[in-house]
Amino acid sequence: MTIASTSRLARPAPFTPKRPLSVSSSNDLSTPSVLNTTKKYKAALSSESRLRTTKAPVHSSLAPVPGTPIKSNDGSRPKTPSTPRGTSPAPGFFMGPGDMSMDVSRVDPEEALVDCETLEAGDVSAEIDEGELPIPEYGKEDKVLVSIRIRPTNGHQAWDSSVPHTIKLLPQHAKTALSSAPEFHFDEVLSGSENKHIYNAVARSHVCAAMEGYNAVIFAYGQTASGKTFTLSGNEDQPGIIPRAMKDVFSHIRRAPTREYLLRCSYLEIYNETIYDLLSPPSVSATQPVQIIGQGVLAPLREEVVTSLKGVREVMERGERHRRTASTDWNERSSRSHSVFRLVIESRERGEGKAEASGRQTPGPRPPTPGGTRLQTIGGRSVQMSVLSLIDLAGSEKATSDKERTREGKYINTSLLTLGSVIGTLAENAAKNKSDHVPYRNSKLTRLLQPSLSGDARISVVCTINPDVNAVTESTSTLQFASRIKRVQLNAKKKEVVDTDALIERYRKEIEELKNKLSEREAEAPVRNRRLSAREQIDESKAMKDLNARIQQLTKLILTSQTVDEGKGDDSRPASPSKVDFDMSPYQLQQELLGARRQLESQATQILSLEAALLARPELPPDAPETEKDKLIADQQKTIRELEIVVCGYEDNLGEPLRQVREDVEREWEGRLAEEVTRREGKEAWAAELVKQLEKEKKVRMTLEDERRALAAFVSKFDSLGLGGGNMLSSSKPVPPLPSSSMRAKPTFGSRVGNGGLGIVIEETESPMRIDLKNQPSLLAQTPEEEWSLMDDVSFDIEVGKAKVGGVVTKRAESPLKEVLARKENIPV
Ligand SMILES: Nc1ncnc2c1ncn2[C@@H]1O[C@H](COP(=O)(O)OP(=O)(O)OP(=O)(O)O)[C@@H](O)[C@H]1O
Repeated sequence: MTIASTSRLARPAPFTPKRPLSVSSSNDLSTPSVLNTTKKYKAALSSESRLRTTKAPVHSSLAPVPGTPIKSNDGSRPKTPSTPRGTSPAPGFFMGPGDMSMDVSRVDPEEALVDCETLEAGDVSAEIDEGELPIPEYGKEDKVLVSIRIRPTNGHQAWDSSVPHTIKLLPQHAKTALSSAPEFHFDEVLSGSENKHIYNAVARSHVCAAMEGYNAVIFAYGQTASGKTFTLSGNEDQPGIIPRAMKDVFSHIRRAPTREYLLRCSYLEIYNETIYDLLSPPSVSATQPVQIIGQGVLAPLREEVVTSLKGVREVMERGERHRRTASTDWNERSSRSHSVFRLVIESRERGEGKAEASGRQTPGPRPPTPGGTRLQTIGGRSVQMSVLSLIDLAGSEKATSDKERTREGKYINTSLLTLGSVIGTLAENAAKNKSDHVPYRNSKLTRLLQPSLSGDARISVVCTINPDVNAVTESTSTLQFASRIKRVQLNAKKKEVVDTDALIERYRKEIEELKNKLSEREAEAPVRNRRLSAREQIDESKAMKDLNARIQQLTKLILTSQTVDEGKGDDSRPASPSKVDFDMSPYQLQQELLGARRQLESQATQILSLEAALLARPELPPDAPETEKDKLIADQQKTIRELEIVVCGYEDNLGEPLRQVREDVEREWEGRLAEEVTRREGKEAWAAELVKQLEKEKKVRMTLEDERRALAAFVSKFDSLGLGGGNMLSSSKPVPPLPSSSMRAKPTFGSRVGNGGLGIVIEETESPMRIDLKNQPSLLAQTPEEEWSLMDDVSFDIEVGKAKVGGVVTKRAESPLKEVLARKENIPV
């Protein structure tokens, strides 16, 4: 189907099919909306909490301070109506086959466009339109906008926020009387229960930035029950940032009569380190968790096209029903997961049915292309694309009395800690101009936020704190996180997809004109040259050369643009390596790296050519008419814009992914190297220990050898004195084996032989002393070298001090054997 005329009068025609398509479009504001039927944008309330929210006014429904769990009256903890994913979906909960048309993969984006004429009155924020509030400038800085929201408390306040932009701990609550009470400064320090001024102060500038083509992220951080969900989602009386932002989106569309928009939503949660799609049926999302397959690219993720505020609400309501909340010791409806609501905004200038003129056909429904644009660039109209992410983080918390909640709490705390360390590293890098490795990959939350935290988005953080005295530690930690994130450097750029067809057409035209000029000049050259001086002739030939160079440059540019165009596939943007799967093998990663480098070179050439083209632009004489000057300025601005887009594309598509690939390869090899070093060190230590043991063994054996000789001498002397029996001298008994490792476990003789002992006992009848010791081989020679290694320790048992000789007990206190062995066994001589 082709796009019909988009002129104002004929406008309704192309978009008439849109309303019936929309599951959400309605003029009927009296229809109870999601906001009208539930207090919060969370899962359906349990009966107890519904009772509580309807009876209690907003101010009195404050949750108790974490750290001081207030149990219910009967002493038991509050009931835990945990909300597992959509076990009993409400009627109409899933889209029927007819409604499925709003799933982005089944919708022709060109038919679901929204613009100022198709908006309904109820879609637009009356507050903003009537009030004409100025948009704060915060979002335009390259810093994170950090605000603190202090929730009301029924207890004693520990913080003073009377000075604007400042929050200070009251001195009496400082850790010690000596330490000074901490004081923090932020962009905003807000309090109270009104959500309107919170939205205007912390979110509005970022929503506007998203509508202008910048990625924007708004998230709430803080301890459990400090008011994150209240700030983001709010309730019926006080709609929070998300509903107000959605209204603002439609207000913005109404204020931009020259543009048309395609809006698509997705909603996901990170629960226990798994990402679930809150918009797909629970059975599907449970079995197919969402994967992060590249720089912020998520799949499978259901995206739904929305054309009205009611549509957005319905999508959110459906997602909220799937979200996991449960009652904890501190919050009756605590978020057990981090939730991310994403609105992808695509827009382009409204045109007058140029689709046919450019030869492009509206392609009809296309397969989902995660991360890519769905609008077509038509007839010179480039497509601007941005993502607005609204994130409600789960709150940090202490262990609770419930096992399941504690397990969830561990995951929550770990991912928040990782977020803290990522922010810490980014802040350090920014402060010290370093590029230390940022541990994005340590949690799903930080991986998801990676593109934004690396500077690709404008970020606003609302840190919620409970000012109660019992929550001072948690609040201080939140404020420290807020201070760190304030130092993170951002560098968000507009995302625009150039209509390469139009660009090429422009280049072709210019080439034609230049060629005509060149041939005219060449034809006139013979006549003209006769009139010109030598110097003028040189100038003339230089001008002709320049013309030629410009033609060549443009020809090259056409080629480059076409190459980029061919590689772009369905995404209508330069083929980008941003869909690199970083879990690939090092070889595959290297291949990716190579491919990316090639593309980098091609884009670098394109940049050079554009720069050269910019420089080669003819200068206008000072007296040229204003209209010509304006035309030249407009032309140059267009070229500058194109140049910026190419540079942007180069940075976005290649800079970061390239760095990522290199980092991943390096990290993998560094890991392997470290493992190898550790293994080697272990082996070296083992070898050193072995050598030490061997030395020890050697020493013991040498001592024993000395001892054996002394003993032999002693026995012969003993015998020569005629104290031993003659028959004993020439004992024909088999020579008992000398101690060796194998003998240690095998007793040989004598009552004291045992347990690996030497077993030397001088007995009248069977004493081994009677053997011919002189002829015994050396102990050192007896044990082969390799056996030493088997002797982990030499432990000899010996009966020293007494020797029974012919029934007479002889004292042998001065025996060197005793001395040596006593030393070995560490017993006093
Ligand atoms: N500024 C505020 N004004 C009035 N009520 C508030 C405010 N902030 C929080 N509350 C109330 O306090 C309770 C807890 O708030 P909320 O659920 O928003 O906390 P949370 O930080 O999202 O907690 P968790 O991390 O456990 O999900 C709710 O009943 C909420 O209405």
